Amino acid sequence: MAIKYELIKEDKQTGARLGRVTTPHGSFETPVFMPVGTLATVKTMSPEELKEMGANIILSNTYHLWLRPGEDIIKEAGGLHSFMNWDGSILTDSGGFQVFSLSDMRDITEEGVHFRNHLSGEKLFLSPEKAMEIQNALGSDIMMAFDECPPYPAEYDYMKASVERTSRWAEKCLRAHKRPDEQGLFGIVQGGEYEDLRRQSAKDLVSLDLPGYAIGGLSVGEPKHVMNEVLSYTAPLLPKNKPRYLMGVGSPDSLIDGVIRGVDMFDCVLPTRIARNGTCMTSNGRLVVRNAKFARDFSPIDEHCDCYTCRNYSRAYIRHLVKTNETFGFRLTTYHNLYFLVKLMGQVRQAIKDDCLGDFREQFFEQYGFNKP
Ligand SMILES: CNc1nc2cc3c(=O)[nH]c(N)nc3c(CC[C@H]3O[C@@H](OC)[C@H](OC)[C@@H]3OC)c2[nH]1
Repeated sequence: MAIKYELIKEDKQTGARLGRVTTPHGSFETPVFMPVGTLATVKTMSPEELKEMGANIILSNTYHLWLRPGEDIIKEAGGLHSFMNWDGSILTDSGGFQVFSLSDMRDITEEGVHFRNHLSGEKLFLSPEKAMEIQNALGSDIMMAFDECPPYPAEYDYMKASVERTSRWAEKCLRAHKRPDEQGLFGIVQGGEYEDLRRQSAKDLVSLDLPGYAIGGLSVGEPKHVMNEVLSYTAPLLPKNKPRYLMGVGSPDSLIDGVIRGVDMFDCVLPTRIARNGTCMTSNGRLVVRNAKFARDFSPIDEHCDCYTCRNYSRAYIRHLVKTNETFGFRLTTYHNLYFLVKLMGQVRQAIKDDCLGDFREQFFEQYGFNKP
């Protein structure tokens, strides 16, 4: 089997788990935050820097790479690992989400989705089979099933029909799976905020006995308490001996609250996206380094951080680079933000080992300012 999950420890007070996932390109401890590299690069970071900060698995995106440069070119390069010179693990999304989030004109049929290329306007068609063909060409270690991620909120009847179709699409993906020994196919549980539909979706996908499962349809604009409620009853429906991946979630509080409810893997563009407008995550909350008050502040972004950025550069210098739109400034903020989340998950894993995750959450939320009314 391409993907192995080892459950190392279950937290006594919460639903959190300590685990290890192994793929053909190495292994990583969970809970884990996975940097997003949509277009075959984690924007402004080199593979060496990603390894240095402790990232062992990164993400890329089927929809975007299908459009540019085209999966045939990447296949000719020997797959995504050699194309982008990354020898760690790679997870690719199936493209469904981007079709719904990027393309205005789209028509969903039983066979797949007809839509327009968001760059050229040309008509395109993406199906479960095509999504598997593209991910097969990319050679990712973990592939996501082709699903529909309905908008939030969605009517019950629409969501029910969508969940049932997503389950049928998952079966089509499994039938179209060419290399199960080298690539692991994860199903994606949908169902919105309807508990019976979440249960139905999980039941359908678990019956396919896939190597891992994602919880989709969240982080799409719903309030955080809705996400936490859905997670509380959905994560336990998934097999204990397989990884659980919450898609598109990455603010520090959401990561910790997802872990507490039993989630093992997370991805989000937040740290890299806010870095590119000069916003940094620090242990005392967010810091907008372009703010004038930092013009003569020669302290590091975060005094508690030991990353390359915080050991070598000041807020004043990074502010200057960001204000003058110097690329190096965005490399420094990106490195720090990714390091911050990768390190946070290391602290969460340690707290699970030490049976003090609840206390860690309290202390982290207090210091970061999440408890402020
Ligand atoms: C932000 N909130 C959010 N909720 C999401 C829910 C879903 C979902 O239900 N199904 C699918 N298939 N994808 C989802 C995604 C996209 C994640 C990808 O989108 C890309 O980030 C934007 C990245 O591609 C490298 C990532 O790869 C896994 C979500 N993103």
